[in-house]
Amino acid sequence: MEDKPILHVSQVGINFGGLKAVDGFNLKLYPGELIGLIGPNGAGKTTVFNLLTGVYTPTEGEIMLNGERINGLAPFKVTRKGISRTFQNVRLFNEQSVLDNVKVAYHSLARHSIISSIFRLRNHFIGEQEMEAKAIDLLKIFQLDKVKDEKAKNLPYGGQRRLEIARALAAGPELLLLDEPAAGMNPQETNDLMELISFIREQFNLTILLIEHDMKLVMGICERISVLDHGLLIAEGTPDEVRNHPKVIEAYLGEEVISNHA
Ligand SMILES: Nc1ncnc2c1ncn2[C@@H]1O[C@H](COP(=O)(O)OP(=O)(O)OP(=O)(O)O)[C@@H](O)[C@H]1O
Repeated sequence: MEDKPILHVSQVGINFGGLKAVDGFNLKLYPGELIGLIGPNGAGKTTVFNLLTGVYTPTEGEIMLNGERINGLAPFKVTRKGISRTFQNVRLFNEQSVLDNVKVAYHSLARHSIISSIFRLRNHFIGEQEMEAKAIDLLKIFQLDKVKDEKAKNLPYGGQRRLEIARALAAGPELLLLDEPAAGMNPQETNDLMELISFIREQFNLTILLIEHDMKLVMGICERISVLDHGLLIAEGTPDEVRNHPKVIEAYLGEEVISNHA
């Protein structure tokens, strides 16, 4: 593990009216790590993703990406800085083809790149043909190249979830945030997804933060896990440490028992 974290979140919080949805949240992610973020419903997990990606601005604390403060940057700027995400409920352009769903991610980068190049920033314009070739290469990895001309809405659910990850990768992230990628998948699809996540981590040199309710998936592939409950970080550690943590057991009481799944 390298010494410098790619992401360093310190004491981050946000209020919605009277509700502290996230309070004093801390997280360090090191390059190449695959870390899980778990917690009961309403614990604040998606809110953390929204804070990290500029959807919400923290009311307190600091989010540092590669040593640079990114609190409250517009979401497209956060993407350009190297953070991509998927959503809890799949968000695709349903009427567009599978291929266009990925190409649109390259297009949005390219549009910013033109502006960037005028101001001599680092992004470069990617030509249309190059974009298409890159998109098809990505679709191959996700076994979606054969259905590239299908409308996204016609893909089976597992395919739509994979397409969302492919689109997130098109933005060329260093850090990928996956919000319940296995939601609604059957056990076979979930297993395939676990392998796919491990594969893309290696292939694309990614650091991955994963929200997931499927404990088998989380415990099976994550090196470390952070646990939120009512907006507070109640535990962090290896899957074994977290599974046996009294506060975690208490938080999950009445839900599925974590230890049964691992
Ligand atoms: N924009 C918002 N305005 C008001 N309250 C919000 C907003 N976004 C989230 N919340 C509240 O913040 C709390 C945390 O929600 P969040 O969606 O982050 O939980 P979660 O851990 O992702 O839950 P789940 O596992 O059910 O997806 C909830 O009480 C939710 O109602």
